[in-house]
Amino acid sequence: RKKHLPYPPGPKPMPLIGNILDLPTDDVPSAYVEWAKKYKSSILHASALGSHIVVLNDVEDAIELFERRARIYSDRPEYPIRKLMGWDHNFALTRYGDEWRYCRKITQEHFRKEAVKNYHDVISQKVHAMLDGLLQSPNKFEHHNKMLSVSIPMKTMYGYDVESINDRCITVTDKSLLLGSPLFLPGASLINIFPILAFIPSWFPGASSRKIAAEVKQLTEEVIQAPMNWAKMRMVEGTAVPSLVTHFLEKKNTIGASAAEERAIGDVAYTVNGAASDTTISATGSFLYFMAVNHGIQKKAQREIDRVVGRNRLPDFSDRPTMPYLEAIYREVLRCRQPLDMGLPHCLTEDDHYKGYFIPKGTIVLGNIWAMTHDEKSYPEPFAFKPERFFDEKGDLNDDDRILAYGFGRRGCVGKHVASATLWLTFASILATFNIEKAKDDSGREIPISDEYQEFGFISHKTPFECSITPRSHGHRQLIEEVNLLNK
Ligand code: HEM
Repeated sequence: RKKHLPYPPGPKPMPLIGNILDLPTDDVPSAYVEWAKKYKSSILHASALGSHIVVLNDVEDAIELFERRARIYSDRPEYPIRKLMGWDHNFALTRYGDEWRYCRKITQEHFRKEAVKNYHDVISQKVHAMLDGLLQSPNKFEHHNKMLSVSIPMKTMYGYDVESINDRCITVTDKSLLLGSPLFLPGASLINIFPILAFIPSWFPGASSRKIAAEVKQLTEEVIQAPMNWAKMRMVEGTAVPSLVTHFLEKKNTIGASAAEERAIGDVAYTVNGAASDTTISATGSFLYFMAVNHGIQKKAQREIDRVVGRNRLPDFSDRPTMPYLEAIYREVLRCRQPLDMGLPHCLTEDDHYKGYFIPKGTIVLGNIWAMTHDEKSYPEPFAFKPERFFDEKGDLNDDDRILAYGFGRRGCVGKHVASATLWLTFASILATFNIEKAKDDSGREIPISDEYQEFGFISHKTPFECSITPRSHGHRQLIEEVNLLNK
């Protein structure tokens, strides 16, 4: 009789089209917070054309459903366009099953907390190269941010050093995303929620979209295959450096591996590349923005770094436990602005009931991470950037160390320890060596920075802004130059 329970509250569906016209397409997370107020419920429901969506605005509900009931809440929705574009190779979007399990297991082994230490050298090298970039051309900070975020996965997955922002591995990926994202995400969210819309002719005009999808597929094949082939060549030449792919190829050469296993490794490397870069770009962009507009916080962090690290070396991973304020900045950046503010959609594989509501099999369940991290009860003054909120009365870092930005349960971010290490060292190294301020116009007046963000695909980015990034002293400049000479 559970089926007779009501769906969770939400707008009344219209005949046939259901709630299609009600669904927000702009500033989606805060629109669902408004729904929560209107329908007096943190769990919300909408439906159309036989599909259901449930939005969870409260962290307790997300933990109960995505984690305690992970067995049935760990699928992803089926997007008809995914295969046409070759994006079925991205295991972050793969249905919950053996194929996903195999890829997840490989990444989990490589990216578990202890194993991430193996990546510390590569991360440090690339962060130091970013500092050099900021020294040479500070106004191109977005380029340096992108180089950093792409070059770490390219090195750790294939052993490949990205030389410039115009490297073909970047331009081809960018082109496939630019062409593919609008097909995948019309109106930013509708197709995520109701995949069936992909078959509605007015939205999916057929020939031209299919033509674009075919082009995206070709580009995607190149994004997957070109670096794999490059790594194979280096193996043949005997010049390969350790990476996920070369490790696999060595195993293949010694004990053998099937074509399916090789394809899976290619898919894993491709997925990690995609999953690691834009998210890290978004978080580092937010960090630079928050530092530019919060002078006092920046100075406080620099005082901590000077006290712990001194001015004669750059920060390294061993400093992390001794710099609580920097840790709080890391937490606060990801609390204020999650790269994926609605996470990635989960999908329910069996009928369920929760808190007196019925949630049917096949429902797409979205965790509104932004709503959870802007809940006034847990985070007073939620819109203020305040690292101090992560300290207790005694002045110690509190135990609120679960970063909700990494999502939930079995589909939660498998790269969160790499992401954490990369972001922490980036924030520490930039603050140790540079001052970040608002840019000034010709008459010396500060140029204001808007607080706007824009969505690209699933990911939310700070809108472009100007800021001034200058070395803190001649000594800091020298530190950057010396470390990069050593890295060469
Ligand atoms: C600031 C950086 C990052 C953020 C905020 C982030 C966030 C997320 C989120 C929200 C999800 C979906 C979770 C869910 O469905 O509940 C996810 C999935 C994933 N992330 Fe990350 N991520 C980041 C960096 C990375 C990095 C560096 C890697 C790889 C080294 C990575 C690899 C993945 C993969 C493979 C998945 C798919 C997991 C699956 O479906 O089983 N991410 N991430």
